[in-house]
Amino acid sequence: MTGPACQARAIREKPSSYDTGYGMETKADLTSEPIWQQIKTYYETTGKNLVIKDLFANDPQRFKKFSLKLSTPENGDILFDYSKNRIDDEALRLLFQLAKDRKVAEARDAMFSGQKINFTENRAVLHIALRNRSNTPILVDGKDVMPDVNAVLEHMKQFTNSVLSGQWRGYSGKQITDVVNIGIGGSDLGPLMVTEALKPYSKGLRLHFVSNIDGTHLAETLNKVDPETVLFIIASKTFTTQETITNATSAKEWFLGYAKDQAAVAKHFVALSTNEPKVKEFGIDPANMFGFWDWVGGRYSLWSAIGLSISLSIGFENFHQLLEGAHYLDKHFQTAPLEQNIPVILALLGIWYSNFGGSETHALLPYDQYLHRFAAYFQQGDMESNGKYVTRNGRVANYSTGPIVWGEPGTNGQHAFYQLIHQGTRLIPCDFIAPVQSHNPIGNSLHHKILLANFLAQTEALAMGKTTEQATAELEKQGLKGEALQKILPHKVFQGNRPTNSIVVKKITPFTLGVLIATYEQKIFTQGVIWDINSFDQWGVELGKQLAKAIEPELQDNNPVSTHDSSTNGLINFIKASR
Ligand SMILES: O=P(O)(O)OC[C@H]1O[C@@](O)(CO)[C@@H](O)[C@@H]1O
Repeated sequence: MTGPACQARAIREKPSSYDTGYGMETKADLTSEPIWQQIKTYYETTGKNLVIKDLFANDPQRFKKFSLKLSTPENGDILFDYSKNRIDDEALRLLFQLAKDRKVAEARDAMFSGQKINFTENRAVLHIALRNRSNTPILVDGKDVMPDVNAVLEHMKQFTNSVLSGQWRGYSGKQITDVVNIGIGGSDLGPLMVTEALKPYSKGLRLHFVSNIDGTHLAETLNKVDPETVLFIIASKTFTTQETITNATSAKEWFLGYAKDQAAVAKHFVALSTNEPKVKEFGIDPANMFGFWDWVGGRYSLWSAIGLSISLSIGFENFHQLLEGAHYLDKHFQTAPLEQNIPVILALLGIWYSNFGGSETHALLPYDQYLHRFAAYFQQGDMESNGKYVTRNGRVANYSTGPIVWGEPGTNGQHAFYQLIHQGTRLIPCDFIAPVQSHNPIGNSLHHKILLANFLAQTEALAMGKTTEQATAELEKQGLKGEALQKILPHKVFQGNRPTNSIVVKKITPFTLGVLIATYEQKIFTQGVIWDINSFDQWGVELGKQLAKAIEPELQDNNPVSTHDSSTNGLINFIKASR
């Protein structure tokens, strides 16, 4: 036997006795857990037949029972409404028991205490320390990490204030006007999403983000900036990512074409990394380096020095508010009982639909144009964390793990893909996010009222649908009858019963954005624990890089190749012949 089946057998035989980093015994296979079978039975006998519309009709208190409110210190209440789901008390009771049996709370405490739960890289997972504004000691290898965290924050603050005040000058004595963040993945997506989401807080610098190795990305950006007034941020945890180092090198060459003097680099290039030797090798002075640590995962790094472009965009105080918001949610995650724990509830609902309801994706639908990169950010956050098929004890999972995450802001999505959500054949759980207040209340808030009306209408329509009787009455009112009515009628019926969560904040502020991001981070963590996967490594991104390194030299000349499968050979040779 060869191929995947053989590989799967090989993986399955791996001993399951090695430490998986939680300091607990390795878990049994998820589907062999008694509680899993209980949930499966309940779903098959009752759960799959639950009708949201009937659940509301039978319980006038449903909204009250299945919604939670967080009262933030200065940013108003945050409402989390999960009542428009296909769940009842028994389903939730079973799901909370699953979280208990899979030791979610213990794993959470292990993460927060600095245990090396990222066991394939032997690392702690401590993005929570980056925003630990309570400064409670968090030890890694016996050393409290908080003094170092605070030292980097202080460096970020000083640098931000120096640039924004005009004290920091370029090589010709001019103030900085533009910042170009060169990074990819977690060194790009977080800063980009947050600076877009918090544009109303901009202090005036123009932010640009270059990530793709496609020369277009850098070329288009360099056309917009002035070498005398641009600051390049080279953001890379490893400082070895080919796209980033190539883009950074080209940017430096472009810059020196104008500045001429190598000494000018120090005024226009800073680095964000864990790898000081590589930063020095590139030619950036360590004094211009903002460090972080291997226990910061790339997709969880916007709270670290990787967030420097955020700080430069909105000011350090607002960046600090972002940290405060995330810390506020972390404390909720650490202290709230599982039954009132928002990230845990989101995680369990996701498991209810994906592992029992057969859903494959999860939609994030922010009704706020500034949040237009929110879903894209969590494509990495969720899919690079939980897109795994091997469990912590080295076996191939016989159940679904991470969902496909996607989404666009409302109301645009309504004119693109909501047809499928409403009347498609697939179960697509959707999270709607909406601010009560807009940063742009133009037209006496007419626009925002229409936006909110659409947000509210969509979750109602998805839940309640439109019956045959309702559709018939509407068509008759339009004058249709008989055959003509019967022809169109089936297409006008909405099954409804499409589950949604609604998260409503007072306004998208640095604090509330921090709460939202941390909420989804902790949801992802919780699902990873229940699925018993390591949510914090990303070996799956390595094979493509390795093969690209082998193919790149083959593209240097036009000699035909035959070292690959016939498709790859054919593609390479076509490209060579077409140049
Ligand atoms: O920050 P860096 O080390 O340049 O990595 C960039 C991105 O590359 C990865 O795909 C890992 O290789 C993401 O996990 C990471 O955020």
